[in-house]
Amino acid sequence: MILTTSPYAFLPHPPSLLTDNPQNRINAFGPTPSKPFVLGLPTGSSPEGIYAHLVTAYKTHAITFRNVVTFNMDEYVHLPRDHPESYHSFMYTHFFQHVDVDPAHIHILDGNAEDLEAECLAYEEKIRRVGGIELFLGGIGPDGHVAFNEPGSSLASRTRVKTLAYETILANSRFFGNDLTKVPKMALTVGVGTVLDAREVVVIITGAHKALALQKCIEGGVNHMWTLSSLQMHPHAMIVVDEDATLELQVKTVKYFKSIEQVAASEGLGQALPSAEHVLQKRDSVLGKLDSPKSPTAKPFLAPLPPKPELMRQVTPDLVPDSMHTRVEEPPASRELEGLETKELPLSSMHERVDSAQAT
Ligand SMILES: N[C@@H]1[C@@H](O)[C@H](O)[C@@H](COP(=O)(O)O)O[C@@H]1O
Repeated sequence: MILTTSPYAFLPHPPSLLTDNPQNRINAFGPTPSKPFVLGLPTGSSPEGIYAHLVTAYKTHAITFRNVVTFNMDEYVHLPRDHPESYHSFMYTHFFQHVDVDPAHIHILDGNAEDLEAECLAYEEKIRRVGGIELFLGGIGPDGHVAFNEPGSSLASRTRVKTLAYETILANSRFFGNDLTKVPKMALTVGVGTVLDAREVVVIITGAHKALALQKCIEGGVNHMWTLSSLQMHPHAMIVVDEDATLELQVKTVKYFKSIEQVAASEGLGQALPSAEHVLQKRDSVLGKLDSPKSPTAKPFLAPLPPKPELMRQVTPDLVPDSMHTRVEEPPASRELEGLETKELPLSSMHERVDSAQAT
């Protein structure tokens, strides 16, 4: 099932919808050396299928990564880069070594940098200089963290050093022989704000162990204790889930998302979300038409108002009958009133009036 903040959703959603997503986006974007496609990437078991698909697509010449620039979400602190569980190793094993991405285009935070803070600041700057991230793929932890933005992270956070929550250490201990002491306790991670800045975000959530996180993020409010909930503020986000991940959702929520997929399909809205790039192009074209003086849409929405008639403050003498002149000059009625008004009535005090009223 697909939960989306975009007005489009889809059914049926073949497994290929998710895996095709980055491929279609990159190909439709048509990246060039001067305008590369900037892709944000996650690690974890959730995106493994996507990487396998992209590798196959590359090997069958369905895609090239020559003009793709990548930024990974996170990396452990003080885990050697060549450790099999470092995110550097993960990315090379599952993806980079199989495709034609230029090593100079690959960005992964260095958890062994001498100055970790400087490393994080530089990372943000590199993203900014390349024009921002087009598509951020992501997964979540069972505590609802996106990248390593643990519960309590500022929703405006940027790339920084983060101490891992116990739940995350526990969840990731499976990669370290279930030995909690071997799991790094800190990581470098892009911030929630960094993720939200991407023009499009696609997150994969599978398994019953993430059902509570999904429920909090979808049915709860935007909350820093469930940092994925920040996606509610993103105009172009999609969450792809399996049946198990929906276990904590209300039946009506699941039905609603399924129904919008059905309606979208029956209305022929296609099989894929329009890309953020497509939306921007559309917006530019609409704005261009509005601004163009030749365009029919440039016509004012309402016809211009006719010029206001001058207010006639004085009666035109020629049009006023003689009798009226007389009235205007010496209105008899007002004279009578004048008499009444000038006729002084004795002013009795309030007390006197009250007394006389009581006496009667
Ligand atoms: N820091 C990463 C996250 O970026 C990732 O989303 C999560 C999910 O992992 P998995 O897909 O294996 O559940 O793992 C780690 O915690």
